[in-house]
Amino acid sequence: MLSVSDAEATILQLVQPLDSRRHTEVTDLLAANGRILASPVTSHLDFPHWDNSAMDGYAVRYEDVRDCSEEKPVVLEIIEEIPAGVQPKSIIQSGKAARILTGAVMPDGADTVVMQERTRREENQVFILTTPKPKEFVRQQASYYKAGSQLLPVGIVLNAQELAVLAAVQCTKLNVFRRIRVAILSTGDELVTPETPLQAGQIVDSNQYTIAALVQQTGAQPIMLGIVRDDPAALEEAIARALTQADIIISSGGVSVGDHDYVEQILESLGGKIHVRSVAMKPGKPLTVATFPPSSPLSSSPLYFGLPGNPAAVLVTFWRFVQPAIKKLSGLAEGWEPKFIKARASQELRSDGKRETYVWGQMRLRDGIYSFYPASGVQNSGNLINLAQTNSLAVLLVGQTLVAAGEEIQVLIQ
Ligand SMILES: Nc1nc2c(c(=O)[nH]1)N[C@H]1C(S)=C(S)[C@@H](COP(=O)(O)OP(=O)(O)OC[C@H]3O[C@@H](n4cnc5c(N)ncnc54)[C@H](O)[C@@H]3O)O[C@H]1N2
Ligand code: MOO
Ligand SMILES: [Mg+2]
Repeated sequence: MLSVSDAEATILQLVQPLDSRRHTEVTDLLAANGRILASPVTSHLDFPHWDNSAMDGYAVRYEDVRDCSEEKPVVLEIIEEIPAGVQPKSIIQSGKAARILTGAVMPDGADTVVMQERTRREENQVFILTTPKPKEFVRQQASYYKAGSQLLPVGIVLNAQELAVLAAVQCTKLNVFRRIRVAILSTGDELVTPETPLQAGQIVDSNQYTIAALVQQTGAQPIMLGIVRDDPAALEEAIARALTQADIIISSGGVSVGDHDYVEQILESLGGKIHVRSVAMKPGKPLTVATFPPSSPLSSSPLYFGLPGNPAAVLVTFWRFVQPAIKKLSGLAEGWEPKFIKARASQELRSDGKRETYVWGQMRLRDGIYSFYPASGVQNSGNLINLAQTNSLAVLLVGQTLVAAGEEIQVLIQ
């Protein structure tokens, strides 16, 4: 039985990120939202493109207005009005000024903007009432970004902030990593689909939906293969097919020690190499992880996660191991590791201390302090009811049997 940290290290070492030269596709700007950039972006544009005014006021020569006040205003002749979007026509000589609006291009000869609240206008004259700072309220060309330097690196997620930059530099076609394909299958004779009336002894295959949603939330593409009976031949056929159509295959159920737990033996009969057979964690102990030789020279070798059937075990093992693996595989340059933050236990937490124990519940922020509230009801890995509205997992380490209320704990967040 591997420790959680050894299992995590083993799994993440198995993951080879997508190749930014081969596994990419081109998308439009908005379609790129949430995708991972596969080529670095630079621009031939300076930002700002030219010196422009940060205020509604007057463009002047600093030399003219370096010593003025309400009592001793400097009077300048207004020779041009420059709204935003217009190319200035005049050159500001000494004793002259231009009326300028926010965002408008600075006229040649001017180097400073006096905001209008610090002036008085009389027809075509402007009275400057306070001495400005040199170059005040001028947004200098290239002061934000110099044309040709790197703008966005490979391996970042493109969110609204990045799309703003990409739109501004007129980068309308983006090279992004293709989405990871994740095949999902559930094993068990007791399983039926949500639409099927339940007979005695049957339950709904809820894991299929949990995993598909988690895969989508992780930015990958779920391929839902449905339910496979507890029949070795059927399972072998389903897994063999899944191996040819996905980067990652996730099954749930059939990985423990029961008479109908066939997953492990089938993975081996299909040429899989088992790297993880069980982990000293609760829930999630029978987690099974295997790799397979590439199904063709072009495809990378698929990674197989055999999650335990218990619904809470599915959530915990996905959050703890599968999500970081998908993120690393997807081309993210960094930030694919699981995120733990310190929090206070809102009430006491207990464990038998034998396995690293994950308590599901809610992380809440109160007065700047994170507190963890365990889900009410039974913390049994077969209980999916109280998984609803959870957003985090508190961790009790091996040997840690009690966490007192108020004590600091590590909490895994999404
Ligand atoms: N004698 C022992 N029994 C068990 C052990 C053990 O070490 N010794 N391990 C226990 C632990 S820990 C876990 S976790 C479970 C996991 O076993 P499996 O991966 O083989 O899961 P199944 O037996 O197929 O199902 C377990 C449980 O979950 C329900 N299930 C299965 N698939 C789904 C699904 N798609 N959606 C919803 N619920 C599902 C299934 O009905 C069972 O109730 O083994 C323990 N046993
Ligand atoms: O590993 Mo399990 O503790 O029942 O999910
Ligand atoms: Mg079983």
